[in-house]
Amino acid sequence: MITLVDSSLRDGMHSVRHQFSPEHVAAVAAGLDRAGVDVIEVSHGDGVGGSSIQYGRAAFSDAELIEAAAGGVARARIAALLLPGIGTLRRLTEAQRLGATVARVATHCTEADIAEQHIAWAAEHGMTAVGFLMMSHMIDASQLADQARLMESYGASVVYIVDSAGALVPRTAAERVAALRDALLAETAVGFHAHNNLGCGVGNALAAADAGATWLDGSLRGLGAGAGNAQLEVLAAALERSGHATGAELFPLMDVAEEVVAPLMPRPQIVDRTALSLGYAGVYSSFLLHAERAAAKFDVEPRAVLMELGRRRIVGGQEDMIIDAAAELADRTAPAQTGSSPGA
Ligand SMILES: CC[C@H](O)CC(=O)C(=O)O
Ligand SMILES: [Mn+2]
Repeated sequence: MITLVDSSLRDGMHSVRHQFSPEHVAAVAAGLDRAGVDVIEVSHGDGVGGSSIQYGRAAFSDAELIEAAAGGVARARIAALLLPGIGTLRRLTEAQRLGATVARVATHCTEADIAEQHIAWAAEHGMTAVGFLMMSHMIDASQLADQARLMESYGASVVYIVDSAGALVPRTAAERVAALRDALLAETAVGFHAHNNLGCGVGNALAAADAGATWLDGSLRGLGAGAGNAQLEVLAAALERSGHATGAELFPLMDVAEEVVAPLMPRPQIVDRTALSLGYAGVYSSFLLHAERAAAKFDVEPRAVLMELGRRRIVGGQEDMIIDAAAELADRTAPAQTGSSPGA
């Protein structure tokens, strides 16, 4: 049985510049709950405590949003994402008090060790502790399995492969899931979080399920960073057709996607050339809007900025380097100043 996790109200926050209101959250959460989705993730796009100049200011606090989601559901569990260093235990305590029962603790894929305190706290305080290994395309399957084992040793009962850049394809996604499945205890679940930058979001999630992942993320209408996540209603239908049961009911899921989420979207989640460049270059999906802004400011191509970020292997938390890369590209492409006038 697959545990379906909706990220529209967290990853989707990147796409709406963290502007969802408690009313939006309550309406989406209620629709997901009616459709039988197991877990609903809510917070700033960069997790609790993410609202800042660096990551983007949210219109409402995480507390207001989590409370609204918890008030809108009868059976779904509410999840809060936390990145150690951005979110703190105080934020996690608050999220739990307001109704979150699942803690998703996210680190860069090579830095599981910074999650120990938060995963252990969540597990000890009765939350479902989930480890979230971001930018998982950057290391190979066996290195990823080592990092996953660390998270498990801290108390995580689920460990995720997070394809933050949407850079994996079905084969590389499945290899990573299989490695974690082999390395972890039978009672530890493996999760997969897809981005659709290479057009493989749903396909990767299906491949992950075939390889043994039982927690799968998606977003209604794909609402999420970059080209978006695996489109949840499509994923639910495709999982059912490929023989993986979910507790979700397809038509109510389609309805909340179409009637509640679609009208809230500033633009459709398509694989345009900028989003495709994220996947191709292996760049964090949430860098999309930052890179577009920096490119406009320095009059360079967003694609060129993203390719440069990929070359520099920039990771989450280094958003300031996006401006740096755009400025440097502008310098490189500016006509050389010779000091002499043409024809002199
Ligand atoms: C910074 C949080 C990030 O958006 C988490 C996530 O969804 C991902 O890495 O894909
Ligand atoms: Mn994501």
